[in-house]
Amino acid sequence: MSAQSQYNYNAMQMPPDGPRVPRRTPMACQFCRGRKLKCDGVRPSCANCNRRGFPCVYVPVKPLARAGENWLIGGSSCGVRSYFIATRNIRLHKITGGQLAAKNVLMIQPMPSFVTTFPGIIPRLEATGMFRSSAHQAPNHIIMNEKYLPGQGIMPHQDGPAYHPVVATISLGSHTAFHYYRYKAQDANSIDVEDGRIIDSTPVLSVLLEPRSVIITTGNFYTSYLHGIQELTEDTIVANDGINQPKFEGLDTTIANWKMLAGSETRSAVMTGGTLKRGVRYSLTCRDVENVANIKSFLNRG
Ligand SMILES: O=C(O)CCC(=O)C(=O)O
Ligand SMILES: [Fe+2]
Repeated sequence: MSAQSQYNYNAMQMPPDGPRVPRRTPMACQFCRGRKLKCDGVRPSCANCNRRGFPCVYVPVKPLARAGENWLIGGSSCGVRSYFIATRNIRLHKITGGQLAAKNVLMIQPMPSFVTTFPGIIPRLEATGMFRSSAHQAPNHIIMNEKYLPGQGIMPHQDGPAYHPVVATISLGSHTAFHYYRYKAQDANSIDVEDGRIIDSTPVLSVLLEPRSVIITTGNFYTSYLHGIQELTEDTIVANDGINQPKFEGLDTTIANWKMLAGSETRSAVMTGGTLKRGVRYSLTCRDVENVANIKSFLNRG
């Protein structure tokens, strides 16, 4: 089996704004579209990709609109920023769903309205179908990473067993370069040690995350691999030259989603090369915690 065929990777952009319209025919994945195959639309992997061991990628039509992004990070009285000011938190903050207690039980708390109402983060994620197999069919826990300044990143890590192995990461404010890594035997290229294990510094998969997009990580990519963001102020892209597909400078991994990019700047960078300066980025990490309790029933258990 090739290395690629072991991966179960899904990336997609946000479904369009507005009310959900029931779909009569399932959306076809990228592979089936390319080969003009009949796609059964099953998430996280359709039968055609599953049989071939290919990563199955669905790309719903439109990214989150700018109005939704502004509502979330633009300092409105109801948005994420006001929540941060209220809670005086600077960088990493669990914005909703409550705290994880012993044995990975989530002490559930109501979600703030900016994730349940406009711009509809929760309904949008439900509509992707990626949470269908999770306990609550939707995320019940969201972490806001507020915020990444240019030059900041996050070390390769795994999200761990507390959550159902599906995580949706929404990018707001700026693009970034997101990489998946694997553990390997120790040698000169090792970049880190975690629990005695060595992380290979060459990513197995690299993705250019655009603002207002979501990437959904599942399967082996959740359970076996690590993900991280390098500490860079800009990302230089070596263009697609008709033979080699676009790559981040210094890395030998194709930008896996280069054909799916929506923004003119990012598309031009992958086609002709260029440098994308990172701005201030916020991210929402949305997951489903299987075991939940509310504080009242927890105390009554006594
Ligand atoms: O900010 C991101 O895109 C990644 C955040 C992340 O990996 C996490 O919160 O576990
Ligand atoms: Fe993570």
